[in-house]
Amino acid sequence: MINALYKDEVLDIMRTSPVIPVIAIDDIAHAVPLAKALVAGGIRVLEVTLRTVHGLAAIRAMAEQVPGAIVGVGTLTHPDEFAAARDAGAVFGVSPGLTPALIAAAKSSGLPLLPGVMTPSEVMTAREAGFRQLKLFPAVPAGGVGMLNAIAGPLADITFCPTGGISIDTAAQFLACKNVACVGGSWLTPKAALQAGDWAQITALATAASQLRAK
Ligand SMILES: O=C(O)C(=O)C[C@H](O)[C@H](O)COP(=O)(O)O
Repeated sequence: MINALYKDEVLDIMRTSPVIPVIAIDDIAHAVPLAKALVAGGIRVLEVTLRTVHGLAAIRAMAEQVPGAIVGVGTLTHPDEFAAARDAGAVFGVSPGLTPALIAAAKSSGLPLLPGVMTPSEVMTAREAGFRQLKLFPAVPAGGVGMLNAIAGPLADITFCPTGGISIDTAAQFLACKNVACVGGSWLTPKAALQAGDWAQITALATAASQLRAK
């Protein structure tokens, strides 16, 4: 069981703060000041996606240079990315979906994984593989709060991090669901603020996010 391997690491990470920012780094020089700005606002768990070429370098820079940051890797879609991200300093991983190859890579790398699911059958497949903490992705197109509440009946032992289409205005509705520990979103890192180096704005967005109700 992967849960046994990870113990409660993924759940602990999900409970650290109510929002996990989904980060895409277009300029490696942004990595450290961005992470510092988020941590200053009380958001310590950071998901750095592999959507851009700077993903692994950004993970390494944040993990080495930003005290208090809990840096993870996002957009894991290929098995060989697990060990590379772990070696760069990632302490958890997030994937938009789950495949047998990703399950094997999670096990062999030891990187705690929050896998993405979108349907009840996918939840059940992930649970059979040992995962009880899942990312509902894309959360709003998948049915949002209504979907989460409906799933809570038959699949009550699963805890979700819904991600995709959530904002500061809707996050509280998701966090009120009994099967939600945190939400993910890109709204804490607007591209315009990064390009302008407006770290104060990032800290303000993080502060507002960290004050949402945590569990
Ligand atoms: O890159 C990945 O691995 C993803 O899973 C996608 C992100 O989680 C969503 O893009 C975040 O959604 P928004 O907050 O609506 O922007």
